[in-house]
Amino acid sequence: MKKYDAIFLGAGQAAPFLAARMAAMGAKVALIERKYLGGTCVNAGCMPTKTLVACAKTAEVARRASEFGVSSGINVSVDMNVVADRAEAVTLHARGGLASWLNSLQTVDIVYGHARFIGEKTVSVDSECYCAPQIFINVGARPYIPDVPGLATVPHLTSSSIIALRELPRHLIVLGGSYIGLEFAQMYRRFGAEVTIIERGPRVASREDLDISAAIADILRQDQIELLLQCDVTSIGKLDDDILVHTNKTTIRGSHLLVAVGRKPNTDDLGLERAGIDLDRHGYIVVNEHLQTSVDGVYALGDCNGRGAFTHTSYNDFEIVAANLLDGDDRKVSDRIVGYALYIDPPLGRVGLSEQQALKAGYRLKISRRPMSKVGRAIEKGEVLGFMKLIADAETDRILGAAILGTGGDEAIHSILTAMNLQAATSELKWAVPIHPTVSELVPTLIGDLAYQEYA
Ligand SMILES: Cc1cc2nc3c(=O)[nH]c(=O)nc-3n(C[C@H](O)[C@H](O)[C@H](O)COP(=O)(O)OP(=O)(O)OC[C@H]3O[C@@H](n4cnc5c(N)ncnc54)[C@H](O)[C@@H]3O)c2cc1C
Ligand SMILES: NC(=O)c1ccc[n+]([C@@H]2O[C@H](COP(=O)([O-])OP(=O)(O)OC[C@H]3O[C@@H](n4cnc5c(N)ncnc54)[C@H](O)[C@@H]3O)[C@@H](O)[C@H]2O)c1
Repeated sequence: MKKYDAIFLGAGQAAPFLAARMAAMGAKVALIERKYLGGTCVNAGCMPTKTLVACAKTAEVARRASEFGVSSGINVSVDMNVVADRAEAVTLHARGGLASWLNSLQTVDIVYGHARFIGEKTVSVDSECYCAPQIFINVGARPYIPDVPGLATVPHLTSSSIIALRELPRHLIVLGGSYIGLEFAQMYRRFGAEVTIIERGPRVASREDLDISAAIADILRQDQIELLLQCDVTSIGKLDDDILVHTNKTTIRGSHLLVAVGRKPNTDDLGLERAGIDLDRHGYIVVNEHLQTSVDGVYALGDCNGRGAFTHTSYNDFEIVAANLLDGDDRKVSDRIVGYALYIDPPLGRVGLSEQQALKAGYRLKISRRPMSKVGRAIEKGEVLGFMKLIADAETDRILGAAILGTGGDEAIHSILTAMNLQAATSELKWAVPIHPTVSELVPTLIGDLAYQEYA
């Protein structure tokens, strides 16, 4: 039995940073990782996918070059080997940096292997046992594969395996029209594949407001991506080398299939029952406001606790636990204002409540909208799709949430995110003098345009 002050299960976006903080304070810690340091973000998520999105954007810019008076040759073609190499290089660079930093820390032992609880404060990896008074679970999530008849018998891609694809699909069928499905769908369309999205629900990006979902659908259709909504997959089969997806409406024939219908927490093979750690009905580890599990001294951080599904929420989980355990602070997960981006082009930047969520929470709303076709910067760049939307509490005039679906939306949303964190009143914000020409410069205009929203 190896004894430590703290053990970390999984080296995602929270554990390495907390392990390093504790080690810097003299603690002896074990960081157990079954695959790659850095977890999903570095190896199969944000970093490689945003590298691929950059390749796809470059192809699009090249195709549109003549609109800007630039001649770029005749036909745009994409070398998928170079594309995959780029994504791999970005991942290897980030993983290598993390590995050399962690290896340089004196009291951090990195253990490679699958960890399982064998007792309340004891885990095993292969034949070795490790115990500590404090255990931090940061095991993340993996692609969920639905139980569709025939799916197991055909070759299919997930968000992890598609990153390394070195061929251009003739026709990519994407199952699921949410964050993962939409980013890959547009990217592959721009690489040159024919793309069909099959979504079970009535709209794409269904967590967003109706107007945002509709505008996203328009953007995708503009790229000639076929959207099949309210489409239930009944079975999947093969015809020669092709894949056939049979639905309640039609049958789609494609060369490749990407399954992007959600993610599943990596909690089913952790021996949590042996430690008495509670799970909810979706398999997420139940945590309180301080990210403590049902067992004293055991914490769950990142995607596996169901309180966030982003790299920055996982990292913020580290910040919350570190502040409370090491700095004598009292930080709660419910205090954070969540922002995120959907990296289609143009991107969607989001923060706080959507209109639907704000209404459900009982607020009276003031809303303002502005199409990107009325944003100077967007016009100058020739990227006028999308719109901006601001939602405020009609009683207090404080901002409840915002969406910027448009060029630079992933960056411009931060001015609103910062204002919300400062709890600034809209009356103060409208006096800010923004830089021209930017997308952000329209934020004071949006504030000035806030108007009561009446609902029938
Ligand atoms: C395609 C894709 C694109 C994404 N894009 C974005 C984006 O642009 N922005 C964003 O914010 N988020 C994005 N995300 C989400 C983001 O990647 C995750 O929210 C984030 O990585 C979660 O981090 P985590 O710390 O919870 O766990 P993870 O990063 O998933 O790490 C968990 C680690 O635990 C290890 N592990 C699991 N079980 C065990 C075990 N029993 N023993 C030992 N080790 C174990 C795993 O191997 C893994 O390394 C994307 C996700 C995907 C799939
Ligand atoms: N830009 C980002 O920050 C980013 C990018 C990618 C992923 N992520 C994270 O990854 C998580 C998972 O994303 P996701 O897109 O896989 O899942 P999701 O849970 O957001 O959406 C799954 C979609 O698949 C549909 N669906 C489910 N079963 C289906 C079926 N049988 N046939 C057709 N459609 C079906 C659902 O209706 C839904 O629209 C997100 O919650 C997000 O936090 C973030």
